[in-house]
Amino acid sequence: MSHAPAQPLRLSAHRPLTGRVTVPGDKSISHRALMLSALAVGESRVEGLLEGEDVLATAAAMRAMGATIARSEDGRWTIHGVGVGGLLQPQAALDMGNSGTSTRLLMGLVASHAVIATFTGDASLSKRPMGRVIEPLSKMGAAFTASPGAKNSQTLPLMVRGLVPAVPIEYRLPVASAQVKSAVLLAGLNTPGITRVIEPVPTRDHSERMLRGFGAELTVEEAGGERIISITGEAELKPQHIVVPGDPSSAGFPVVAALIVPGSDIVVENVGLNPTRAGLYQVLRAMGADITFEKERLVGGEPVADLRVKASTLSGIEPDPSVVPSMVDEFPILFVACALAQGRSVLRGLEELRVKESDRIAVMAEGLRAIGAAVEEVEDGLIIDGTGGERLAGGATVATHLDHRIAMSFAVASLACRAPVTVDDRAPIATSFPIFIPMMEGLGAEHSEGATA
Ligand SMILES: O=C(O)C1=C[C@@H](OP(=O)(O)O)[C@@H](O)[C@H](O)C1
Ligand SMILES: C=C(OP(=O)(O)O)C(=O)O
Repeated sequence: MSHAPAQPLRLSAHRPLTGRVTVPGDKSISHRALMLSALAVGESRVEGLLEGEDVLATAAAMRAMGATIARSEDGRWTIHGVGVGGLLQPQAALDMGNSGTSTRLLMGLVASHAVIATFTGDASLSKRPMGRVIEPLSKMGAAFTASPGAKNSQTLPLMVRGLVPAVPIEYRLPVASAQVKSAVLLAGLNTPGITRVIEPVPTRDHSERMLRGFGAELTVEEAGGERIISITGEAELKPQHIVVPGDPSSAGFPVVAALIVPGSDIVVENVGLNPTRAGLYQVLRAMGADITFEKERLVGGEPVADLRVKASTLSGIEPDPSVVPSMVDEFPILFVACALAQGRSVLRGLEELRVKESDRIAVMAEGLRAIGAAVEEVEDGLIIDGTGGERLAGGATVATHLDHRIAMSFAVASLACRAPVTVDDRAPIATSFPIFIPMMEGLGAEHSEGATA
C-alpha cells in the first residue's frame, strides 16, 4: 500500500443526504469469527464477514497455519478448523498489513502452539507498540525475537516462538485494551489450567461472547468495578454459524455526515450496538443529535438496530473518560462533529489514540486546524471550539498517515466545508470500509471535479 501512488479523495455535498444504507460487518467480530472457526473441529459458516484488508490479513494467516477458508459467491464464508492445539507451522512470514488486531490476537494464538511465526506489517503497524502483548505472553512462555540490528525490540517485525504446554497466568491489564485481553485469553485456549485476565475498565467483550458461543469454558465475574475473566484451557471448540452485525465504528461516518449536512435524513441499517462499543451514539445524543434506534433486535447474540439520523444542531460536550473504551476508534469522527458544534468540547483521557494507525490526536489536530477549526492539542486529547453550525473553510489537503479513520473523518468533514478538503490518500479506507465511497455517493455526496483519480 505504501508504495502505490497516493489516490486523493475529495467529497462534497450539494444537497441533503438521504436514503438507507448498510455498513459492512464488524471488524472486531470478523477477526474473531475467523480465528475461532479456524480452531474449531469441523465446518463453521460466517455471514456478513467484513471483507476489508485487515480481516483478509487474518484469513490469510489462519490459512497459512492450516485452516481451510473459502468464500462462496453469495458472500458466505466457510472455515474448516484445525482444532485447538492444531495450528501448523506457517511456511512464510505472516503479513499483518495495517492491522493491530490481527497482530496482537494472533500472537496470542501462536504463544501456546508449537509454532514459530514471524509477524510483519506496513509502515504504520511497524511503529505500533507490541510490548503490551509481549509482556503477558512471555510470562506464559512465548519467546519474542526482533530482527538482528532492530532499533526497537517491541515493534514489528517480530518472531514469536510458542510454548507447549504454555503456563497459565493471572494478568491485570495495565492499559484498557481489548486486544491485550483477547491475546491472553486466546493464548489461554491451548494452555492447561485456568488463565485469568483482570480488567479494571471494561473493554469490548466480543472475545468473551464468542469464546463462550464456540463452547469454551469462560466465566466473567464483576467485583469492585473490575471484570475478572477466566478461561479453562485445552478447550474443544465446536463449529458455529455466525452472523456478523454491521460495524458501529464504520457507521459513525455516515451518521456524523447526516448530522452535519443541513436537511439530511438517513437510515443506517443493521448497526451493532453492543454496550461496550456504542459510546459514540450516547455522546452524540447528549450533544443534541437526532438519532433514533429503530427495530432493535439481536443478531448473532449482539444487540443491533437501524439508526435513523436527521441533521441536528449540536452542542459541545465534555464526555466522562469512562466512555472512552466504548468508542476508542470513534474519536476522530467525533472531533469533526465537535468542530461544528455550538461551544467548547473537552475530549480527554485519550492517550491510547496516540498509538493507533497514526497518532490520532496530533493528526486530527493538524488537519482540523488546516481546514479552519479552532483546536487545542493537549497530551491526552483535544479541546475544540465549535463553529455553532457554520461551515468550516476547508480547502486544505490533509495527510492520512496510512490511517483509514483519519481519511474517512476528513472526507466527512469536507461535506461541511465551504471548499472541499483533499484527503491525500484514500487507499487506507479499504482496511475497514471498502464500500465507503460508493456508500457516501449513494446518500448523495459527490466526488468533486478532478478528484476521481
Ligand atoms: O479488540 C479489538 O478488536 C480492537 C480493540 C481496540 O484496540 P485496543 O485494544 O488496542 O484499544 C480498537 O482500537 C481496535 O480497532 C479493535
Ligand atoms: C485501531 C484500529 O484497528 P487495529 O488496532 O486493528 O489496527 C481501528 O480500526 O481504528
